[in-house]
Amino acid sequence: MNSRTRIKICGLREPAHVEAAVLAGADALGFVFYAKSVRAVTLEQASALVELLPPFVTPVGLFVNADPNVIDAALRAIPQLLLQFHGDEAPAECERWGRPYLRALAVRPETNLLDCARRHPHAQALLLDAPVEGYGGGGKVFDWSLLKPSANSPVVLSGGLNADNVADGIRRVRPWAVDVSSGVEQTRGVKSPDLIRRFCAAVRAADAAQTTGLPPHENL
Ligand SMILES: O=C(O)c1ccccc1N[C@@H]1O[C@H](COP(=O)(O)O)[C@@H](O)[C@H]1O
Repeated sequence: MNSRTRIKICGLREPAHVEAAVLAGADALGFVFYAKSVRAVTLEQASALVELLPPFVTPVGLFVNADPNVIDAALRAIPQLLLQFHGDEAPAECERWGRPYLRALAVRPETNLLDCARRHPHAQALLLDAPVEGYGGGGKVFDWSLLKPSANSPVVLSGGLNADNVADGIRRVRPWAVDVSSGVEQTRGVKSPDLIRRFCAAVRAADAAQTTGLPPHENL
């Protein structure tokens, strides 16, 4: 059993929101290096935000079919960056950095997770998202029943999560971590400290419920 589901909050752009996520107990914070996203940050912005992180909080750089020079520059500026590939990158493009990475994939009925895991032997985890236009960040939930629950599988559950549905996702999928962007925003692209706190509290309550055997809502 996974006693503590790790939390990644993605798409941060403001120091106040970084602070709120850290105080709420986030394990990883995502910075979007994808110019077409409403959550995009420059390398300078991301570097300044990463400087606010305390030890043991991991900065994650999200890339979508990025030019290798962009990734190279990000790694030079923020060497501790965990890479997240959220586009059509082939396994070799993910592996070439010799760095830990998350491989995002859109879950469809025909998706074969074992096959994806085999093609990404060095991925720290597969990050499971909903099929959406624009690669991700669409706030859409995919059909969780397509997955088999497994306490040991290092998957990151993502796609349309929020404080109201994350406990159900944890109970049904048993992911290593959960990842949220739209679900902790007051308006598209603008994070809400209150929603960040509520999301993290809901994850902790779901974990407690799994430990005690009580349904998640009993612990809220
Ligand atoms: O956040 C974005 O704008 C984004 C753009 C392109 C690819 C991925 C993106 N975000 C990631 O998408 C998933 C799901 O997000 P949501 O919670 O459904 O909004 C998550 O990993 C984001 O980091």
